[in-house]
Amino acid sequence: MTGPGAARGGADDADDAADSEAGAPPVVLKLGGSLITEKDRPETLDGDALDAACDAVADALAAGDVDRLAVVHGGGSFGHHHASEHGVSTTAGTRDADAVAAVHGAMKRLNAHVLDRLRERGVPAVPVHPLSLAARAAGTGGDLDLPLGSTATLLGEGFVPVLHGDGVATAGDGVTVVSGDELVVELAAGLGARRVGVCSTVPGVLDGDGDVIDAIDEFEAVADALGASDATDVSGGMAAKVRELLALDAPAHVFGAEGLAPFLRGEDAGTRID
Ligand SMILES: Nc1ncnc2c1ncn2[C@@H]1O[C@H](COP(=O)(O)OP(=O)(O)OP(=O)(O)O)[C@@H](O)[C@H]1O
Ligand SMILES: C=C(C)CCOP(=O)(O)O
Repeated sequence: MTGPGAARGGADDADDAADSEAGAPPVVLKLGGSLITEKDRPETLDGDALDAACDAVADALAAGDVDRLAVVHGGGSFGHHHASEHGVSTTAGTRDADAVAAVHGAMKRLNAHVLDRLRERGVPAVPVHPLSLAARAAGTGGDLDLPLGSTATLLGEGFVPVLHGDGVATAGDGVTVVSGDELVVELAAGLGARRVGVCSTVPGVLDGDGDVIDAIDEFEAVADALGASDATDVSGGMAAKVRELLALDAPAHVFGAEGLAPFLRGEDAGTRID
């Protein structure tokens, strides 16, 4: 596979861009920070896991199993470590520009690793940085505004946009954290995603006995089994993930590394949430 420029010369007027956006519904995939980094060691990649995930993505695109794909990755030991050090979370903001630079800088470093490894495999991956695009309304859990024009147009032009958890301008609070899970929900709803996949270190959402729950359609039924993350995590771990995915129209799956290739082939993997 080569870059998208081989297929199209690039849109140079608004009609072209609009045509490009009106394509097949994309698949939205989150690569969890706990999968692609060593979450307990600051700014440490799990290179083998990232390679395996990038192989699966490249293979699925090359085989035509997935036509349009938007990728989001989490923070792992890059974003969460700095956010926690500066006391910033999805609800606690900062007005310290150095803190914002630390969190955003770490996420851009992780994003660069993800992009490099995807592009090495022929995936036309390009960055979309939420801090430059998004805003959160005032109040705890304030609505997230994520303009999707750039992502939709990139998809239409044959690219694979790669977003990431990041800092986000927040009315009345400075800058808070936007999690990759929130971005997945915004992308899936705004782009009319076909399917949503969340790939993490666990094989699915686990019940009280540690077994994978096949399907979840209401939060209360599984609330007791859902904890936060094992590692430093400022955005709520598995409980927040399930809550957000339940709000989607598109079917979502939560799975581990072994579920990624089947998910991308269109099969069920891990826990189905709808
Ligand atoms: N019932 C549960 N089933 C599965 N995982 C659970 C459950 N309760 C808590 N967890 C925790 O949730 C973690 C997955 O959420 P986490 O947010 O850490 O993953 P991630 O999305 O890969 O990371 P990041 O937020 O850095 O992107 C698991 O590693 C596990 O520790
Ligand atoms: C901590 C930061 C900046 C990113 C949070 O994104 P997540 O890992 O998807 O929860």
